[in-house]
Amino acid sequence: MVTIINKIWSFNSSAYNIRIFSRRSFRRAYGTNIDDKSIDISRIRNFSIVAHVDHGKSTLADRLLELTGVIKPGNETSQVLDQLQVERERGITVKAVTASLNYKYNKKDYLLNLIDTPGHVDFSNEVVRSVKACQGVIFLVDANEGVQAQSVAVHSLAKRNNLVIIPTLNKVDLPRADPENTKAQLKSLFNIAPDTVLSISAKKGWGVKELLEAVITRIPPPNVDLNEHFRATIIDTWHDKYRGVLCLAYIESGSIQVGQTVKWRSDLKQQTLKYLALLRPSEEPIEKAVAGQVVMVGCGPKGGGSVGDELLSLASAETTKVASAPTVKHMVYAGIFPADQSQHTQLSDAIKKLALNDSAVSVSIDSSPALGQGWRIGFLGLLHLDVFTQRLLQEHKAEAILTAPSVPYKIKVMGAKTIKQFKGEEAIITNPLQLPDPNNIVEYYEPFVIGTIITPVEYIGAVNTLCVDRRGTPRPSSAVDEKMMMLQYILPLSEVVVDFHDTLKGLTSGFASFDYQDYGFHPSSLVRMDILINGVLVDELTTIVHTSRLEYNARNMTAKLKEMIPRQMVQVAIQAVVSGKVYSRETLKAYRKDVTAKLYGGDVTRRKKLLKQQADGKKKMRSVANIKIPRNTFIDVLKR
Ligand SMILES: Nc1nc2c(ncn2[C@@H]2O[C@H](COP(=O)(O)OP(=O)(O)OP(=O)(O)O)[C@@H](O)[C@H]2O)c(=O)[nH]1
Repeated sequence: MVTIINKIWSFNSSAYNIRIFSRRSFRRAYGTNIDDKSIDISRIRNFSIVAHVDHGKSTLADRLLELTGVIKPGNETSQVLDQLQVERERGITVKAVTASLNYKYNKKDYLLNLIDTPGHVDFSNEVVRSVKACQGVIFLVDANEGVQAQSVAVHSLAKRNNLVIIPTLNKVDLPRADPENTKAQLKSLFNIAPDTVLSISAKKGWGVKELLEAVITRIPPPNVDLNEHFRATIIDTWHDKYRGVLCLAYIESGSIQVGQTVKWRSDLKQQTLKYLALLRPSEEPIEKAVAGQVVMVGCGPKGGGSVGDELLSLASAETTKVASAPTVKHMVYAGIFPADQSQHTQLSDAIKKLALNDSAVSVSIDSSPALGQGWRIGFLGLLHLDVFTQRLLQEHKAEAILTAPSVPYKIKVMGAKTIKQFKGEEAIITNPLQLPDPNNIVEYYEPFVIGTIITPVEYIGAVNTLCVDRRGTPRPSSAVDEKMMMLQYILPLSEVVVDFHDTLKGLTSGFASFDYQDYGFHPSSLVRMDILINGVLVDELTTIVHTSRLEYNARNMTAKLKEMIPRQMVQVAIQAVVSGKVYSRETLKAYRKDVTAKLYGGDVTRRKKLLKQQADGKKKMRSVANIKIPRNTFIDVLKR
């Protein structure tokens, strides 16, 4: 089984090929002495590159690696930091990756920790985590496309975290690039002074040296204290076959050495620090690290570590356990089931390992009469879901069946104590099957988002129609420049997650960009819609529907089921029902499929083979009221 870590290792040097980093070479790396606690923090810079998707972050990272001698120049398209197969295939960054770079400026050695972050909204938690270890960001904007929806989001993230922002225009080599207009956009939207904006071509390497020097001169060193007790925050984790959990840690105070006993903040468990390395981005073992650095740490095969947890020195005064789980709000949930129940253990193992590397997912046990034992997984969005399943297959060789995604809802219940699964008055429902009797529900709440759309002015009408159709409420809009508008809508998440982005792109010939941020749960008129097959309730097909969509969804669902369920020996009635009232009904006429019809003569073995195939096929069916329904129906029917 190829694990994720094998992927990382194929790049991060080999587990068997660790070069012991001597004190001398450490000194050479820093130009300082490691023993005197005087590693010059004033010469450390932790920074990240943030931008809208495809504005050139990974390409710029490559140029920075070249400039600092990590890779050889000349390969314009290497994208060294995009290590995962899925990243290379899709051309997107999914994981934030770190590279510690050395650079000489004004005859002094600097240690620059670069964190390459994903651009897509579904991976924004990776961006949020990376900026926690940074003091500044390179805010990259494509001079050809101008400011896009996600530029707005990452800029406000950097502002919220009080980071120094280095505004930078990229792709100025393109003939249609319009740096002056893009600078004017930056001024009007973010009040960025045009004379502070740098211009580069990451592809050609133009202006990259000046940018790297701006990182040194404009971004402050980390504000940390070497003399305090050791404390480090975990910003990423992954699994190594031989060395257990490895973590990327930002040292907030003090210093740490290999062999030192440390404790985890989450459970106060004591462990010995076994691995300590710089990621350049290939691993370079070191003996000691100090406050301000971003390093890889590991406590051996039985070692712990999860994102958001803290590693502390024993002397630290912390004696209380603290939950380490970072608050991630999941936007969509889907069931994941093994293609065959015999693969349950393998899939379980793969999900565990992948979830360690992708801390944004939430995993809980799920089961379904049709699909067997499986998991309900929370994701940040549909691309995240897609990438997760692709990584399961590519990195863990685990094939999974995925149910249609749904968003979480909140309900307020009456007599909570009498309903088994409810502890309090309010509950988050991640699976429609968790809904109690509607008579017990006092109020339904639906998750909403604030959607930001940047679109050419000629498409405003079409965008507005789309948003209103998706139950959106407009907020004040603002002009980006003469040709582009920034529109904002409050939208129900359920209307956004499935195909909003694609529809928007289609309507605007690909020119509009979209990003969203959480707007919390708000009361909504929702109902639970059940599907009955010959009068019997099919649990897996229960959905939560907005009342304005009820008639449409009921008709759509029954019509689709009629198409998907094979005709049977008896007539099949398919009904969509809400609180006992039938909203739509379809009837499937009786029919018997004779699989041996095409056979002439008496070839017994052939006839037996066909009947066996038919019987095997039936095993993959879920039987409801003696009606056989193919497993795929449960997945396909819920797709839009
Ligand atoms: N002409 C030109 N193309 C560039 C430049 N910088 C990046 N590109 C191209 O733009 C595309 C996107 O670049 P990436 O570096 O993958 O962008 P990214 O921001 O890392 O993308 P995500 O990881 O998906 O967010 C690639 O085809 C690059 O070759 C540039 O300065 N000039």
